[in-house]
Amino acid sequence: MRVDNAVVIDAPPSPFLSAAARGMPVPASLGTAREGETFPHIADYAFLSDCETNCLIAPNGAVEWMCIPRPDSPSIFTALLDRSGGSFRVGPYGVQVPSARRYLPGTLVLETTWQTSTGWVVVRDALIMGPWHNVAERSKTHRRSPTDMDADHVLVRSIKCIYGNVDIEVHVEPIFDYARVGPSWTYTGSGYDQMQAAAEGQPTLTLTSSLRMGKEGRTAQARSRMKAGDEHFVTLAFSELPGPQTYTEAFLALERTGEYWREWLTQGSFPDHPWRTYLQSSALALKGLSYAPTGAIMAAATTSLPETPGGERNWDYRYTWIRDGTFALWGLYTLGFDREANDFFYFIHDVCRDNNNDLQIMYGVGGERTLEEFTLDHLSGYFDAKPVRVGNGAYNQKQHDVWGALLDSIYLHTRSREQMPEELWPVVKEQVEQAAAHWKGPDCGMWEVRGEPQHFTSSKIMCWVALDRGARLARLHDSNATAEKWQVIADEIHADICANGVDARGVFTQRYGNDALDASLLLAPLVRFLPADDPRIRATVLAIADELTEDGLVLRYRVEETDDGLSGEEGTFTICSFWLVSALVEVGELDRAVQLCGRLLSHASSLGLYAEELDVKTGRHLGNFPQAFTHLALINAVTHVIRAEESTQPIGFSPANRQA
Ligand SMILES: OC[C@H]1O[C@H](O[C@H]2O[C@H](CO)[C@@H](O)[C@H](O)[C@H]2O)[C@H](O)[C@@H](O)[C@@H]1O
Repeated sequence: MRVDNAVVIDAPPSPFLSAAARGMPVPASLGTAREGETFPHIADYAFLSDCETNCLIAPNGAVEWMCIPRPDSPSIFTALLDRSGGSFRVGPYGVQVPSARRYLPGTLVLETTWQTSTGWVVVRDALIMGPWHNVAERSKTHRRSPTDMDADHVLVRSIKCIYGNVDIEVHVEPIFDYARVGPSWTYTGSGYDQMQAAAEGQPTLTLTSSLRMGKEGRTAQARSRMKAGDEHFVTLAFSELPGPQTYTEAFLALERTGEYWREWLTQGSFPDHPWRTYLQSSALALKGLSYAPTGAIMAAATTSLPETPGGERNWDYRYTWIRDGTFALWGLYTLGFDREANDFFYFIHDVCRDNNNDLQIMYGVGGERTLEEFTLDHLSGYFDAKPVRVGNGAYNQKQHDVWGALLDSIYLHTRSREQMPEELWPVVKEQVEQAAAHWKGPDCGMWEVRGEPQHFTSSKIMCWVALDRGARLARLHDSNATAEKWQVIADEIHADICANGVDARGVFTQRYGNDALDASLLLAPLVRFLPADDPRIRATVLAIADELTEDGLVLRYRVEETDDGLSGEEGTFTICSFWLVSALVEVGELDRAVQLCGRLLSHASSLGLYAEELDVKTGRHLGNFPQAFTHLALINAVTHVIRAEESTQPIGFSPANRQA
């Protein structure tokens, strides 16, 4: 069956306009910011990354979120979470809404085109990449092997007037430490072309421009009338590397960065299909969420973008979860990217080696184990959603799916390369034994509930995955006695789940002894717990599709049926909706899967990005952004649909069904 974009996908709403500007009422539940100010929609932010630092840029050209030197460091631009939190705008004076915005194809280089009443101007932005620069002295942060290209630690913004005259403005207001410490600006030379922002104990920022810059309080500003053909640049460097000093250097750095991303994307393989660009945007988002120095992969670039408008479900996702990271590898593998896996596995190897194989569910991107959670009460929060949290209290939770997620990922890696790095064998052994030792106990589940631990069915399924994949890996490792031992336990877990995790109508339930539904059970067919034609799998997928949805989109669980320790509603979880697409394909409901997939793709931001949740009433994205979970599930769902259309042989989410 051929899928026509124009037929299946509803036209997305105009990407640049706020709800009010689109003539839609701004939902009262979103509240209002200070008089006259408002926040952009979450999905209207652009995401830039150099695989070490990232930032979000609002449609009006303002960088409103940026943390340096690491993505989980305190922010220097925080307007995303408080309109007075500081930002860095480049754009025409007096015009806030651009004519068009896109990534240069195949890249994370942003191009924004502006029309004013007198002319047109084009701005290009990127966190630039350059040749590996720690040549004389080894890097202090990089633990993975040096690559050809590396982050330059510079945000480059080029400006070109292409028609008429345009008054351009640059406004740079960094406020260090999550908007708590204002900078002082000083010129570095005798001219107006370079200034530094500094404050005690904070990183130094170097602003360089072909425009004449002035200091006004804690901001650096420039304004100039550009005429057709004029070119300017502004760079913000945040390491000792100076960055481009001229327009030509800035231009070349942007070209080189575009080249880097296109070269990376070329390593993958993408089907010739109308949905190809969604796959490519998702691959770029996942790569942009990786942290090259250690191989970690972040769950999202932000903290505390709310899951409920104005609510308390606000979390810091700038960390690496074993579950999110290994699932992300599944997504990248599906598209033929496998190099990222090595780095992530060596990250896991490092954290296991350094901590006696005691695997936590999440870490800082540098492998930090303690992620103490606290609130930043001086920030208003996005549309007043308080509290703003940093750190994440889930770091020391017991979540029993972690071993299965890791083992499945290692198995996938091993199968695709026909070998497993020998150093990983002790990690495999220890993590399989952990699953064997703990599968009978209660845990917090993959949704990290903050209520009492429960016997979550999906956690036990993932323990089965750990033992099953462990046994397969042991066979590949010629450790046959170990394989047999683990297979016996896998069979025992399987039988226990089938006896206790299924309700009277044959549907897998959220937890033992309770009939609540849970979207995590969509993983059952995807990890090959049972074949897709098993009646219990079909019944579970259809029950979730019909009963755990709001207007067709999937909830993680019903908050009133689940003690998650929190109050308030939450939006539909987009990873779960994409899982449903894959699961529908598995159970043979291709038309339904195609329809849902097309609808979900129609919700992509204009730049192809997704947050964690969708509010079905408003179509707004909710939660942290861009979120790896959503993008990896999109890749799996779209690939499921395309392969099912092309053949009658749907692929599995995991490789277990693709054995030799
Ligand atoms: O629902 C409460 C929990 O919400 C967050 O967890 C969610 O995000 C994680 C990162 O993507 C993901 O691994 C998890 O499955 C999701 O439920 C938050 O991180 C938790 O602290 C919070 O308890």
